[in-house]
Amino acid sequence: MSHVKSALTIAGTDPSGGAGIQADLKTFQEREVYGMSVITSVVAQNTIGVQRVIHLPIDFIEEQFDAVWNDIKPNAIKTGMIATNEMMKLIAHKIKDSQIPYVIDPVMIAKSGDPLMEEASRAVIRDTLLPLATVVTPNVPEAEWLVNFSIKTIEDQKEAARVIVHQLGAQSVVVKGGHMEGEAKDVLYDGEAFHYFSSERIDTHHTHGTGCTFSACITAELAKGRTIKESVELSKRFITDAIKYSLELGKGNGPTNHWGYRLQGLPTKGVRQ
Ligand SMILES: Nc1ncnc2c1ncn2[C@@H]1O[C@H](COP(=O)(O)OP(=O)(O)O)[C@@H](O)[C@H]1O
Ligand SMILES: Cc1ncc(COP(=O)(O)O)c(N)n1
Repeated sequence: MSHVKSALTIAGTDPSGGAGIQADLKTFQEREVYGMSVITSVVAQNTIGVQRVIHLPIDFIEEQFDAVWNDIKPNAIKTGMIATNEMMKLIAHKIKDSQIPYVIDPVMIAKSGDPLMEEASRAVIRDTLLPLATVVTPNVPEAEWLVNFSIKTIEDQKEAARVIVHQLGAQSVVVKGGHMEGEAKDVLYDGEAFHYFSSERIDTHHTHGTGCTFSACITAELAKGRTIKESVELSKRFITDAIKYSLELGKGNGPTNHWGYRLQGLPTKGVRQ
């Protein structure tokens, strides 16, 4: 048995490198987990917005999945952008008996406002994939859609978390606080207890791919055998440093810095050359 831990991301691409598959693989690498990927959609996008999306044929998504699965079985899986019903149903079918941790980042709309999932597919992700999730990581707009009420306070984040676990069937959920006001407070609920992970709100527009990076980090830590709580705690630190030391690149919502946590303690100036 190999001691090397591996993780698989099933998602769309970001050729500008900050979100999607590219962000996931960079994060896996930083967390010393062997990264693998199955591409669902090829996206022409950058820090400014999404220019065009091409969905790969469903049988080819399946072939990519089988190529990985029949050779290197991952220790954990995550899904990001899954745009269509067909893709969701395929993935549900492929992973339902896998017995490994599964993290869902229910990507619906990019930071730029461009849709990354067909609106009609939202019910399908809720009904077919969520019940399989070890952890699901909605941002506030995604959580609002899943639970069908608006989220304005920490109590609302908690109520949404309860609904997502007890009514929608996820094992645990992190209702992220990036879209709230004030501190960035994420709420983890595992069906028994609430845990809160907070950071100061960093005043920056460099938030392209934060959700992808955060959920990829959780996946990597679960692959290494950490508990859900440990994985989320560590990932919150990872994403905070990635945002804090974000890179001076791009003309829009710039990328975060996947090696930011290594710079902890260094002055920010040192990385802004
Ligand atoms: N400005 C910010 N300052 C500090 N942390 C942030 C900020 N924006 C987002 N985060 C954190 O980044 C992660 C992703 O958050 P969020 O923006 O809610 O998700 P998404 O990228 O899916 O929209 C969460 O851990 C959140 O708390
Ligand atoms: C392929 C892909 N997946 C996910 C996101 C969301 O990232 P964000 O909302 O942080 O821009 C994205 N822009 N592209």
